[in-house]
Amino acid sequence: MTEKLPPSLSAKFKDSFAYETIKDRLPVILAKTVDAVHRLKNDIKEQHGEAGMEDLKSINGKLSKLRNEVQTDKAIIPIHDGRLNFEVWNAYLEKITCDNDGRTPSWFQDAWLYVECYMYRRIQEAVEECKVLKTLDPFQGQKDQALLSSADAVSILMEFLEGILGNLPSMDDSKFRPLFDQFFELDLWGNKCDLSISAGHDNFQTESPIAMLDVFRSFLLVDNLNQMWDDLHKLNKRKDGSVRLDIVLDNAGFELISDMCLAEFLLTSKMVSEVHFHPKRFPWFVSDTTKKDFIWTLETCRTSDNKAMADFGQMWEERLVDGSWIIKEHDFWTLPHDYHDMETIAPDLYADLSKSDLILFKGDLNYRKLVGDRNWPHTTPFDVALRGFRPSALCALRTLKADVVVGLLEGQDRVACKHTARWMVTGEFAVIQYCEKKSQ
Ligand SMILES: O=P(O)(O)OC[C@H]1O[C@](O)(CO)[C@@H](O)[C@@H]1O
Ligand SMILES: [Mn+2]
Repeated sequence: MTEKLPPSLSAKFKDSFAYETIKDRLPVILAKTVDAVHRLKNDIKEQHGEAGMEDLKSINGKLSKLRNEVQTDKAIIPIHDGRLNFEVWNAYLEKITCDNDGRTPSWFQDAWLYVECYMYRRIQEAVEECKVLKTLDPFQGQKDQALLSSADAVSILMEFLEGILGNLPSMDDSKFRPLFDQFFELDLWGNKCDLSISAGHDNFQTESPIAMLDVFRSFLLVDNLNQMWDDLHKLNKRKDGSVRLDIVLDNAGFELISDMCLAEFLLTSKMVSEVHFHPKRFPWFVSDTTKKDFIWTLETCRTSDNKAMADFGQMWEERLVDGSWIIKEHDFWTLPHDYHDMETIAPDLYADLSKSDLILFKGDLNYRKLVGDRNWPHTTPFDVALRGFRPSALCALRTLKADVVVGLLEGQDRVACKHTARWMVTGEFAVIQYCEKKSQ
């Protein structure tokens, strides 16, 4: 018997955020990307000469064509760069065509999650097909700027962490627990800062992140920190020092720094013994972290004039060498599949994540993929929406930027809606949703 599931979010629903995104936000992102690439003209000419200029023209031509395809609801076409799992993408396209009784999917008619992921794959295709600009990241400038512009918030957070670090290993639970909550909350609210929600407009962390926590707390719709604390605490006592944390990263800039600070906090306090970070294999949803962004962030910290930033930059580079931090790339994170499909599409990744003690999923897109980007009733239990995806204990730290949410109490949505009708998409509201490890 096939499972009866709610429909996928899609731009075919005209009053949805999917419609607004495909109609307005994606074309703006594409236009801004063309602009950003164009502004690299002089540097590219200097570095690569005429071949670079040819590539630049070719990228921008392809992005402009793509923009037109989005705006005119063209049919989705296969990926032909011969790289980066192009055959998986094309098989996915065929499968949807088949599910549609032979109708090729298009931007406004089919699943939002699929077509939006596909747009970033097409941007990458334009880059892959270059002769000399194959490694260009069209969002690099925006991401780097996002970190530099949030320098004040970054230094406040790092100075705060540096100030308590020495006391952490011997701190008793009554003092430690409030800090545990604070570092998780800081990491959660770091997710307000992505560049695609603002269609590439600045969205940097400029306030003191610690001072903001009290204000933000009333916008937390689900807070499962207690359960997570209990489980991690038990594990920590039981496992004699060996506890693995995985962080499925989201955005570079302030959010990545808040991920790194949380990782440091948990390592120094010996709640965990190793942290595996999962960045994206290629530029994704404008602000998502690639391995290159991760390394650049550490280097930028290490060479900063701010003492705390420089100290942590150096310490974290050493963590990559001693293995307490591990960066793991996997193609699955830049495929269009939701996480219910991971076990079939990427069994190696699923098996690896099963060795983790706790997996943190950062941000909105990860949440959409966890719950399959479907129009679930808001009171659907989180574990029901996961549809069996449970490689280990997992926790979503997500500010709401898309019109899907589960796990709410009856009536919570109505209260939030009174605050703002757009409560699901502004990034003001958030959830910390935890699901324990499946018993064997
Ligand atoms: O960086 P995040 O938190 O995953 O957000 C990504 C953004 O892209 C979207 O997934 C779609 O545009 C939104 O839901 C969200 O605004
Ligand atoms: Mn993102």
